[in-house]
Amino acid sequence: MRYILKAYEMKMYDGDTIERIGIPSMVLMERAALSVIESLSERNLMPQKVLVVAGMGNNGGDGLAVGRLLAEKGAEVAFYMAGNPDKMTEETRRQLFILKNLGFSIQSKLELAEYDMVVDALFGIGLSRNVEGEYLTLIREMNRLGKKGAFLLSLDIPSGVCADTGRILGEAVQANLTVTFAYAKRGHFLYPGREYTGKLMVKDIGITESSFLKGRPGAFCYEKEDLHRLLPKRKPWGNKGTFGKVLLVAGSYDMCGACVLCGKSILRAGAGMVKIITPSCNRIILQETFPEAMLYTFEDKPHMEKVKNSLDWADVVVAGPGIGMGNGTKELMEYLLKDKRCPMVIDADGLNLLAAHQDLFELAAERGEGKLVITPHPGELLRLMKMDMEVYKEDREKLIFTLAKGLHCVVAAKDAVTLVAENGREEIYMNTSGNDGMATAGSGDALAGIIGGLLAQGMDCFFGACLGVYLHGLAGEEAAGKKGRYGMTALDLVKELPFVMTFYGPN
Ligand SMILES: NC(=O)C1=CN([C@@H]2O[C@H](COP(=O)(O)OP(=O)(O)OC[C@H]3O[C@@H](n4cnc5c(N)ncnc54)[C@H](O)[C@@H]3O)[C@@H](O)[C@H]2O)[C@@H](O)CC1
Ligand SMILES: [K+]
Repeated sequence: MRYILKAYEMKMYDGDTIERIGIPSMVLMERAALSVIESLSERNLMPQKVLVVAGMGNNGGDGLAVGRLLAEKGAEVAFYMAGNPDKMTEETRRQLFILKNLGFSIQSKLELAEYDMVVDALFGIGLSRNVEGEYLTLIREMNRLGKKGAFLLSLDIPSGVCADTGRILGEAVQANLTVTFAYAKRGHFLYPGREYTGKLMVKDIGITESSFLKGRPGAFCYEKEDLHRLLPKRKPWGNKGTFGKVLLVAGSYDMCGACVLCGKSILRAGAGMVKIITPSCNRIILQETFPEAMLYTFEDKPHMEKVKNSLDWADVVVAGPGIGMGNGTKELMEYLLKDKRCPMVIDADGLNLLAAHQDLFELAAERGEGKLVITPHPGELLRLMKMDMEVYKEDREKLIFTLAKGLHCVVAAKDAVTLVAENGREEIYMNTSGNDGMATAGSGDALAGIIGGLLAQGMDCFFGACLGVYLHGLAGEEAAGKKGRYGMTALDLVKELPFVMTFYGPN
């Protein structure tokens, strides 16, 4: 698990390390610069001819120190500084003083020579508004040098990327490598900033969790090493009931695939049994393609007595994929929601029904804490919130927390970076696994199934949803590795899930 910080959090922990713990800021800066040299040597990157473009803030100070250390290693280093020297920070002024004492000079005009590396130290996490004027020209110039073959190394964050949102404030450096200090920042992972970050390396510089006294970071992500401890432990003595029984309400007359993809994901995530409630037209195909599943199929509308029996049997309910909006689905959802005994995952048309019927929305909200996970994509999220895309773009996170509060639930909000929030919990999970190959039909059905399968094995709603999202992304990465991002399908992803869980997991 690692934290993903906003700029103010990083500044708070930075400040605490300097003021309360007592590590001087120049020590942190030197460690930051040394960590950059270490990162370069880890990647066998030792440039000969380097240009450092530094701003007046501490990011610029980092850049001057990195340039000095590269020169120590034999590189020919040119320095250029932009901005008003009156605004130079104390640490950067000190770095400049050191450089001058060592006989380096700062170019008064940017020399357009050939460089094999450009160190982007114009702005770090202190960028607070759109870049204009000379800054804009410099960012363009760095990108031009990059296109001509120079390696673009950004310190902390590519200049122009907003550290909190990943937005591009005017224009940004298109880095090959970003070395960031202490903790990753949100802008490294959120699009479009993620595309500008290139390869990300996070380096320790002496700022630790002991500086979290005034508040913990608001976001975290998982890493592969975490899977050992995160995956539900298998019980050697267990039987199929031990690993959980999932009732899947999915599919309709024109939609059978949702039953297959979601149902298979439930079992591949480790649940013991799955039973599917679906119209009888899906019966034969399910028996042929998914013999592991038990079925309750109905002709016109389901008999609630049969639904009740299935509900009594289940440990978890997954409802919604491909059910459509008509033909008794509202009554079915109402019946399922009223039975508050076990946790429920609602996806797809299940969410559209909640959005279309206020009474269903209220019933869902009445289930109470720890009893509901919803997995909306942006369209479903906005329908549930009765908002438009502009609001989503403006503050997606706020929207997700508002929805989690309104439904007293866990929201796994799907997008290129899926976020998971829970009512009453301040921190948000920010997913870092996956790729654009997963933007394919049925991928969402697979996610709902994976989460359902994890809940069936006893995981709690929030952590089950976070883990499900992470595993779904990892399985997507494996599928893309084998089939490529163009042609991989949701079923390819589902097939990779057991490998991901076994390879990185505890067994
Ligand atoms: N001791 C420390 O405080 C450490 C800081 N570190 C570095 O310090 C950086 C943060 O330093 P700062 O807070 O000085 O911030 P930056 O170095 O990111 O620069 C911010 C400066 O740019 C100005 N500015 C913001 N947006 C602008 C715009 N669009 N156009 C023109 N000027 C603009 C601000 O007013 C401020 O003067 C980190 O990213 C990291 O690289 C590291 O050295 C680690 C230790
Ligand atoms: K930078």
